Amino acid sequence: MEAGGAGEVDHLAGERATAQFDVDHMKVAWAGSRHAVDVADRMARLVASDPVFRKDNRTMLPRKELFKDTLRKAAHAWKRIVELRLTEEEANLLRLYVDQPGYVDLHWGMFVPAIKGQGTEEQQKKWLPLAYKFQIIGCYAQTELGHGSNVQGLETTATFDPKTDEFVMHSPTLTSSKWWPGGLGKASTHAVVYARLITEGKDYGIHGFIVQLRSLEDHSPLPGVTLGDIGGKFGSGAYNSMDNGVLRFDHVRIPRDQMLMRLSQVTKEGKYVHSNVPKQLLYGTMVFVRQTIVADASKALSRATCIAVRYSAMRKQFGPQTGGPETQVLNYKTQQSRLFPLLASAYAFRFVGEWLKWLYTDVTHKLEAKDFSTLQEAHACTAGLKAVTTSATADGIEECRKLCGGHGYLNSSGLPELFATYVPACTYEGDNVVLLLQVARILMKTVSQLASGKQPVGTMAYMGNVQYLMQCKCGVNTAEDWLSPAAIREVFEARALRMAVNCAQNINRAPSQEEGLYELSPDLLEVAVAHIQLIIVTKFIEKVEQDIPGEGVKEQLRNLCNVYALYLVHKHLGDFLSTGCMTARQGALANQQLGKLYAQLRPNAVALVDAFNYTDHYLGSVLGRYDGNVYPALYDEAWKDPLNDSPVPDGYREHLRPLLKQQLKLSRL
Ligand SMILES: CCCCCCCCCCCCCCC/C=C/C(=O)SCCNC(=O)CCNC(=O)[C@H](O)C(C)(C)COP(=O)(O)OP(=O)(O)OC[C@H]1O[C@@H](n2cnc3c(N)ncnc32)[C@H](O)[C@@H]1OP(=O)(O)O
Ligand SMILES: Cc1cc2nc3c(=O)[nH]c(=O)nc-3n(C[C@H](O)[C@H](O)[C@H](O)COP(=O)(O)OP(=O)(O)OC[C@H]3O[C@@H](n4cnc5c(N)ncnc54)[C@H](O)[C@@H]3O)c2cc1C
Repeated sequence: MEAGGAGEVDHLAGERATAQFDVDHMKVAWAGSRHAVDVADRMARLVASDPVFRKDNRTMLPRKELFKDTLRKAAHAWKRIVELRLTEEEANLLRLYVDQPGYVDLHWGMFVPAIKGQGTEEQQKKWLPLAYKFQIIGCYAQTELGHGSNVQGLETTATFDPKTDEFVMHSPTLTSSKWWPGGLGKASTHAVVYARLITEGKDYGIHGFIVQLRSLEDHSPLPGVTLGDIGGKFGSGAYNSMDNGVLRFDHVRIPRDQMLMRLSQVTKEGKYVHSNVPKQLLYGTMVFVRQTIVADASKALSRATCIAVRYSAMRKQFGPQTGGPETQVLNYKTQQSRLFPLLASAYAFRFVGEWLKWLYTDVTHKLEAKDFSTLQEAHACTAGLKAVTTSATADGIEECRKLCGGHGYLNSSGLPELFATYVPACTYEGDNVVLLLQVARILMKTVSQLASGKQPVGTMAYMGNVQYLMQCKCGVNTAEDWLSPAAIREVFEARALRMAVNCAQNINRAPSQEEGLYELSPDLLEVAVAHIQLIIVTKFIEKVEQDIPGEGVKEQLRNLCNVYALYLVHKHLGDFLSTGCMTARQGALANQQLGKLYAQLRPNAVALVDAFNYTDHYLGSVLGRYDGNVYPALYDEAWKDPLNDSPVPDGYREHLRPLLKQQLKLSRL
């Protein structure tokens, strides 16, 4: 846990003393409210103090033991949730701090939302209470061996048989095997299965069905159902705690009322009826989860930066030419220029995640009132933000590992496992490239409608300012001018719009729209990234403009916001220059200002990661310990490796001894 207990020494106390802001209030700004800080703190401590939830040995467990450990933790967590009568908010946080991917994530994160979003009221009444009490365990079975990104290309069939009032679920080919769903391999009793609905001889495309897979008596697969785990995955520990599964159906029958019928129905006679709603609502569960993944990105990146900042503050290498103590590696400007943008990104993703949650809730209310006007905005924002934040977070975790030097490569640093667990977020819930191309298509459509005078709305409203943004000139003359939110906003808007318009013009020159979209898809990706980065920067600026209590808190957030924006200017300078949004000199001034901001951030760095309020248990890193007492912890940790169980290793007699004896004989010749 944190320092302050009897006998504990805070090796980072000097760092904490230089902070120029109220850390306690920063915790509130980060978590969203005082209440959020308190609940999270209580749940984190509850988990950290419970021996069942220990995870320091996780990367050393063989797969079977790891999976059993996950089952044990999930069951224990549920027991605690019931015993302590935890609220939904508390229960979610408790699961978060248990910090071990498992079937429960898919049960609560996708199975339940799919039924809520696509089931009729009657279906919800029947299935949700069972799911809420864990009388059934569910997963989300969409992806197949042959198709993941292309949902419309799925092959599993659900053919209606009016004679028995049932659907017949079938996997007609090997490639139609469901492949990847988490929780499917070993734990789930039920799944929401996506399959092609066929009735009266006609294929009506993809629909969702609730299908029982395993017996509720002995957990064995039901007749006609083939089930298994798809095998070990990248890294030690990490996502291997999850039973991602394979599923095949051999003409499995389910009652008609297990088709999720909120959006469309099949009557007893086999007639297909589609409600008057957009068919994309079928993708609603993915939109919901993409939104939660953005919030998770800030958690993962803040963990990595917390480890790297604390370790960089205690680690020393080299010293002044004149002698004297060695330098903390955090004082090296190169370390700062690699690490501080990641710290700023963690804050940026936190606030854009908060905004996205608001947007999602707002859109959901509108959908309930049959207003579908914001569906496209919700799709573009969730898809784009999911793609940009997960890619930056995965790269950022790996950068933090390198920032910790050799020790970052040890499992005990926590960083290899964090990376291995996190990196599939770039793929699941929509491959990031596929999602960015969706955003780009919407941007191209918006550009093409500008000429007709149609005013873009929401996060695309800036595109309506086309006359100005296509020709404006950045007014920055000094490095300090880059501290103006208006200046920053304008260059990001101009860059995004000009890239979109240029790309749209190039597409129009292609023989066909389709060919243009295909040929220019690498450019389209960059257009989408520029637009999404504008959203993140804008939402950070808007956050800083709010009333934020606590001494120095607003100033620190403003500093982080500027670091985030100017780092992006520096990184994507080519975009800003080639679109004529700014000059090379202004680019150099931005970089100059960035250096000054890093210097201002330096004395606050440790306190800024303390504000995440993570326990040592959740961080799971000897390098990121709150007290900074890293070396004894690293040393002790090494001895826990099973390889150190005996001084002479297994295999010595068979493989080392004969070799050494042979060398001895040879040397005697
Ligand atoms: C309480 C919780 C506690 C527990 C905590 C846990 C929290 C969360 C836990 C979860 C952790 C995560 C664990 C990992 C689990 C992973 C699960 C998965 O991976 S599930 C499978 C995910 N699969 C995908 O994401 C597939 C990606 N592919 C697609 O989404 C689609 O195929 C496509 C969008 C790429 C293309 O779709 P298609 O129908 O072919 O459409 P078009 O491209 O032609 O577009 C037509 C039209 O529709 C619009 N559109 C597309 N998608 C949407 C959407 N989602 N919403 C609204 N509109 C959409 C598109 O813009 C086009 O519009 P148009 O106006 O016609 O141009
Ligand atoms: C850890 C993990 C957990 C998962 N959990 C679940 C789950 O619970 N339930 C579930 O149903 N699924 C799950 N999935 C599956 C996941 O949703 C898919 O893997 C994902 O949607 C990507 O699809 P794919 O594997 O078909 O990739 P592909 O689409 O085959 O991608 C391969 C490559 O092709 C590129 N590509 C594909 N299409 C295009 C295009 N149109 N233009 C340009 N490039 C393209 C991609 O960018 C990528 O580089 C999980 C996956 C992982 C890794």
